[in-house]
Amino acid sequence: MPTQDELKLLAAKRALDFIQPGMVVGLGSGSTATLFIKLLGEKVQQGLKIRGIASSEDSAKLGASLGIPVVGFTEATETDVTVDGADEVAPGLALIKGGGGKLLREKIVASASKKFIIVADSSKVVKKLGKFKLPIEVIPMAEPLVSERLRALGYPSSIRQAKDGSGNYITDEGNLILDCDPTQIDDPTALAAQLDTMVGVVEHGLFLGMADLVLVAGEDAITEYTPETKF
Ligand SMILES: O=C(CO)[C@H](O)[C@H](O)COP(=O)(O)O
Repeated sequence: MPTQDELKLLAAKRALDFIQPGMVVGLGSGSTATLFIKLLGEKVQQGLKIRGIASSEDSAKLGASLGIPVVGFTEATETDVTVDGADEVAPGLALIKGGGGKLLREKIVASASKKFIIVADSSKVVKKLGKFKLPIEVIPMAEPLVSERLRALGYPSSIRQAKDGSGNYITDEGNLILDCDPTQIDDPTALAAQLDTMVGVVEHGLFLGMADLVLVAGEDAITEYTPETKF
């Protein structure tokens, strides 16, 4: 039986099929997107001409180290294809992202993509979002206010800690992440609307109506999920 990492690699490999010479490619973040960037870097070293727009400092560094010309939105106003990972994928291709803390730039890059492709192993597919805690990026001085507002809505949250034990996790933009536990998200659109209007919230990890295609690697095959796919 393939391991989760092997499945992630299979999905990342399949995403290469969507890359054509001359494209601007959005570079996602997280372990599955990292596998894709490494595979893309190999192709660039073999002569493929593309440019990348990165969704995090980590992905920008990795891409550049592999010879991918990494540009910003001044040089290219959109990506032809963006390939990124996800923490949960639900019907309609509603996503939770931000497990790696990069959700703000990921959403910016996704919003400027002609085609937004998610690569994932089958453990990410769910019928309803919410088992994975929803990451919410907040301005540090507003954190106590946002935490209290979330609590009043019945959604407890905690400030994400850095893996190296150095204290609070700090995003690429210098903000905090609240990992919020709504338990089960019955109405992602309504929750997103509440969060969108909460002052102090910079962005949240609900990516709704953004993904065009999800490549899900399972034991036997890679399945292509579109917004119309029945789960
Ligand atoms: O949203 C993300 C980072 O902010 C990642 O894409 C998401 O957490 C999935 O990561 P992985 O591929 O490591 O499972």
